[in-house]
Amino acid sequence: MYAIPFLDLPALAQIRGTVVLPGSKSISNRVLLLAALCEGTTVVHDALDSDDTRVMLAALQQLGVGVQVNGTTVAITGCGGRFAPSSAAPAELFLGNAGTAMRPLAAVLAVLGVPATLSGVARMHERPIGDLVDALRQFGCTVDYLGETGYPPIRVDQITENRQYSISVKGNVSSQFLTALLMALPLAVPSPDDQPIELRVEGELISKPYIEITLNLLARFGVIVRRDGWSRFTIQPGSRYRAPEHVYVEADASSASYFIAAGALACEGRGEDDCVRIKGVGADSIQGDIRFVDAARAMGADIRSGANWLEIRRGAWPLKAIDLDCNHIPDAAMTLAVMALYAEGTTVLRNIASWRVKETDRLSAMATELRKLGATVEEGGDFIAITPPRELGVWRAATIGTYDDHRMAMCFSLAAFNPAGLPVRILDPKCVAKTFPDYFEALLALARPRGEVPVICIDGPSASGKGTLASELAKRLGYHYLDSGALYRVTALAATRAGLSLDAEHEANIVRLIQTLNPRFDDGRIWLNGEDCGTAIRADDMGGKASQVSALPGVRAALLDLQRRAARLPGLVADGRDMGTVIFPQAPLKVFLTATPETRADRRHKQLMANGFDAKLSDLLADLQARDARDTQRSVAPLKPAEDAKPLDNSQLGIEESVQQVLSWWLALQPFAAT
Ligand SMILES: Nc1ncnc2c1ncn2[C@@H]1O[C@H](COP(=O)(O)OP(=O)(O)O)[C@@H](O)[C@H]1O
Ligand SMILES: Nc1ccn([C@@H]2O[C@H](COP(=O)(O)OP(=O)(O)O)[C@@H](O)[C@H]2O)c(=O)n1
Repeated sequence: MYAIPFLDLPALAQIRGTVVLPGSKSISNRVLLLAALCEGTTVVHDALDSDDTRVMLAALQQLGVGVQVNGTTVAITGCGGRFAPSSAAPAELFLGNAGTAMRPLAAVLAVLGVPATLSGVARMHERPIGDLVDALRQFGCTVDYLGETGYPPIRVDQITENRQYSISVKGNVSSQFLTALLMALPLAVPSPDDQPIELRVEGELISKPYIEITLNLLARFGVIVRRDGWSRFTIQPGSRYRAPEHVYVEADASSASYFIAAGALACEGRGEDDCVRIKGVGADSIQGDIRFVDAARAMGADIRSGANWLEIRRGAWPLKAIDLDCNHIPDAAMTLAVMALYAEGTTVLRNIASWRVKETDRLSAMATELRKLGATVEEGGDFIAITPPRELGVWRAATIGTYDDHRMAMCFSLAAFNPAGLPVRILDPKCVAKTFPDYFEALLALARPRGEVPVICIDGPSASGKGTLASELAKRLGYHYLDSGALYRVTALAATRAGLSLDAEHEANIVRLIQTLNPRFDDGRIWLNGEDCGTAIRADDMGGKASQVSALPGVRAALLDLQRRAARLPGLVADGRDMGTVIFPQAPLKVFLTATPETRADRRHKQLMANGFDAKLSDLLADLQARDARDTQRSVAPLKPAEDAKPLDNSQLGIEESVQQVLSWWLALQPFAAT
């Protein structure tokens, strides 16, 4: 996950490969709650691990439900409808911005009469819940508003006897209200002698496919609800949730929409593998958003499907504009809005008023951000009409606001395929954690850049602070980090262990040895054939040895490819001696970092002592000067600034000041308008 203020996506050209999507949010949260309402244990497989499922699990634990998480497998030991919070005081449940937790939990607790308060983030307190509360009150539930009437936070309390068995609920704001009632009311009629409960839907029911998911899952847990059209539902007496032991969560069909769209935009080529393959969701899905496939086909996508897989290629190009009632796919319809940027003509998406009460006002957010890219957008009460930028020159490199809305962030990543070859800046990319924490990683693993992957080079002498600066820059920009010195250190370590002296006589043997090495870098650790060798390569004699092997031309050639392959999306920060001169001569920013030898020796001394190595300052200074001399005088790739490198002497600068300096140079090179 990119927990950084913004992520710059370079212009993308192509996409192909296989993606395994995380579990569906709607199914995960419904299943977790239903399992909690059963007697006994249900093992939920392939559950989504995201912000919204975490708040659900935390709430269930607070209510005394057994929860055991092991990756994407969650074992829930239910309470059979008798929650047992750990304290006698009303449970205080914080539900973030998860509508799929707030609405059903409110209904279940109210119907069971469990005293509790339910709150969330500020946006959750702007999302309506009044229609659900009105329906619950008809059933004798006690629900009070703690803030504004009609919105969370709310308090539920013991149920009264004053209940009706025919309840009406409005269907035109959010289908989650009906879902919540359908999940909660069976708890009130466990005996065959109870009365049936009739639920009447007033007005047109929106997002019907989500109700189908609910009914489908209720049946999986042993409760059959009678449905008469979409306006009347009957909860039968004798309803009891029964643990199905194992439940498999389908991959998220809404998340699939971004990869379907990407395939339709940028998966060319006719080879069998020239496609985007999605595993875990397909034609047999119970999720309404699978109907996005039809809409994408109508726009021109070439899609094949099986029971639980999809394969997408570019079909018609440019895409075809559509005019579509999107009531049945409210979430995935957002993806169509961004596909519209690549269509000929104006695309109109209708019947999407529910966008206004989601994570943000999605209608207005979508219009605002599409316009930043150069599109012409008309925004109505319940529709949006999008006309793409009329020519290449109208496209803009935009800074996209994401409104703490995962779908805004995921949708607008698709703008990186723009024909103008412009990068896209996504603000607050971590908002995707709501449903797909590794979304950008998954997309970037399959996508190819239109040009070169952006690279920042930091070269300079030993202990000038290259590694510190480069790794910090990488962290702030969400880029990969290449510590090229570590490769020479690993080579020196392996050659020394193999008993090879580090000179020209043994060059061929060292080169052969390199072919067998398989160094792996992850999370700041360095693995060599399964051994964590991070400490061994930092021993104080290893710098000098690395410097010796690095002077051998064969060694440098053998390590070239490995270094170039480190340039992966979304970008790379590389530190070393010849990053700017030899390895990445095309890099848009090269920094030559220096500090006085005394400053550097002093820094290295402190660093070694802090890491438990014993070292004498005067020896270090001498070693460092010897290394400077060897590194600058060797015949291949000597240490010297690239012609276009920016010099930075950080003798008098702290780490943060150095980072800020280079960041400001980098940001000044980007084309983003200050929007
Ligand atoms: N600008 C700076 N000011 C003070 N100390 C620094 C600065 N940059 C790096 N250091 C410290 O100097 C030491 C050497 O830095 P390092 O990044 O390992 O250098 P290099 O990769 O150039 O050999 C580290 O302990 C680091 O914390
Ligand atoms: N791109 C690079 C990186 C390191 N090296 C060599 O490898 C040695 C160790 O590199 P390093 O970056 O880990 O060294 P320090 O600067 O941290 O001391 C350097 O002294 C260089 O001789 C190189 O030749 N080319």
